[in-house]
Amino acid sequence: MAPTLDVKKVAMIGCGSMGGGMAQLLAENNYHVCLSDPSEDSINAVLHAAEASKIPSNRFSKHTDYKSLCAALERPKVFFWSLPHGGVGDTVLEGLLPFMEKEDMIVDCGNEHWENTERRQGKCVTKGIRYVGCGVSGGYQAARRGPSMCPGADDETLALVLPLLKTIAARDSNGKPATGAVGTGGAGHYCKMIHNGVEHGMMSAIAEAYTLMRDGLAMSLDEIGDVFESWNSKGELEGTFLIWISRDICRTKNEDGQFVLDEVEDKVVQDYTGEEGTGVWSNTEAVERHVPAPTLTTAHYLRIASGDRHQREQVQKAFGAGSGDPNKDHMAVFAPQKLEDITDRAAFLEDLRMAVFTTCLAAYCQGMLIIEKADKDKHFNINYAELMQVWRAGCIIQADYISTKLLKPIYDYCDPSKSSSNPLLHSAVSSDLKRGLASLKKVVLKSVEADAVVPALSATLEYLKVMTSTALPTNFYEAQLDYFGKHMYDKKGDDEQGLPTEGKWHWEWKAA
Ligand SMILES: NC(=O)C1=CN([C@@H]2O[C@H](COP(=O)(O)OP(=O)(O)OC[C@H]3O[C@@H](n4cnc5c(N)ncnc54)[C@H](OP(=O)(O)O)[C@@H]3O)[C@@H](O)[C@H]2O)C=CC1
Ligand SMILES: O=C(CO)[C@H](O)[C@H](O)COP(=O)(O)O
Repeated sequence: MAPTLDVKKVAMIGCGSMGGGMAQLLAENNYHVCLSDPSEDSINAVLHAAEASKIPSNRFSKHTDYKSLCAALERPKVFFWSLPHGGVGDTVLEGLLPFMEKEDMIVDCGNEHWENTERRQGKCVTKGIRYVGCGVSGGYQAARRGPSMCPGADDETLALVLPLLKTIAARDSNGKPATGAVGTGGAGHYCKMIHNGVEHGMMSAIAEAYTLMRDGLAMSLDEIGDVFESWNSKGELEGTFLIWISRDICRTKNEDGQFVLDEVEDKVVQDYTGEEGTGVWSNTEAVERHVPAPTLTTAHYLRIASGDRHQREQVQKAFGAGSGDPNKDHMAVFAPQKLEDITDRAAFLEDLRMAVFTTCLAAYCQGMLIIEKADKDKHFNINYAELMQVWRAGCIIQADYISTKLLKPIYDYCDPSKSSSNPLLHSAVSSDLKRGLASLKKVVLKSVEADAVVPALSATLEYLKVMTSTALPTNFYEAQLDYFGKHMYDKKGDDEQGLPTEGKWHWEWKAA
């Protein structure tokens, strides 16, 4: 008989925003949760919130040291972690190991780097301890209500933990939990990392659309909120979580009746502290695995550039802020302007909707192509259909049309670990991208004229141009490389069937 994980008590180590929510969710599902956190205040905050939700207090216990925590658990001991990435996990593991036994299990729900996950899995396996790298998505609200859970481990461990994850995961419209056996080793954390990369591309596209409506079309926040609501309710952006929260953001007012959004400074700072790594890692992964992901990367660069506002102010001054007539002064500072010649606002908004959709879809495609490449390199043995299910509910990149109409059919019938399932080659995806291209081009053109900041939208336009072209300017680029570095080139018509290989030809452009 297959082993089962029959426990009624679990530990939550790290009781912050996510851990605190998941602890309550577990307790609500009849688990006793042993809470552990360096800060008693954090634990007490969970207990107060649980009391407000009428969760019986005897479903929790507080633990200040690992000995008492481990003594309180049944065998096998199950530890959920919701910790910052990096060294913290190593410290916690070192602290726990003396009290852990064969068959005990760690479910690491942080945004851990997949290589740390695999390193710890290697350490644990020698002691018979199971370590699941489980990406969790949906933010703290979903942690409380039901998040999307993306686990990676060996098959036996996944079979053991999935029933537990299924009880707390978000459910899609068919009642199916947003979790599944994603793959082996660090696959779960790898896919969660790429989820966050895709999230960056989608967030940037929507933020860029917001600025085009606000500054370019001089729309009010109420009007923009209505547009987001309509985008989310039908068509290609239907059921897109980030569009849905954008509607709320446009409508939310503070106690003085002012829009909260208008208080928010124009900078994304969280990548500066190093506390969040997924955005950086997903982009370094793309580059290291030779997968073009400009929608993700450009969105990330926008964050980085925005974060240091002081520098932007200085550069603005150096470029001549307030130095006069922008028509005469070639160093005039860019400033949001109204979009010119928009006679048919409804038609422009429709183009904008399609431009945002195209960018979100391109971000998804780029993310899937990174995962597919890593899967081949690292043998994650990813189950793509299960991964699609993980992203069907509860997560930040939930996008009903993209996942059910476009991607699910591909991954239900195709196993990319055996052959390529490049989504760009699938007719439903390519025809939607083609449909969106004309709108994207119009929006980017208008944005360039109006000095609107649209990095993710324009990077997506360039991506689609480049990916569909067989006449890139890289013949010239290659010639430059050969000129100064004797780096060799292929001649037009040389074999282009296989993987990129070094060229066979050199021209002595100038004798040494
Ligand atoms: N916030 C979000 O939307 C999401 C976050 N994540 C990931 O989930 C993880 C937790 O995030 P989040 O809840 O937002 O972060 P928080 O900072 O709110 O929570 C982290 C918790 O870990 C605790 N902690 C720190 N060091 C230790 C330690 N040595 N032993 C035990 N506990 C420790 C902190 O304690 P202390 O009380 O001292 O601060 C804190 O309570 C991160 O990896 C994050 O990237 C994943 C998805 C969404
Ligand atoms: O994991 C998450 C969502 O999925 C967390 O919200 C995370 O904090 C987002 O950070 P970033 O956008 O920098 O990846």
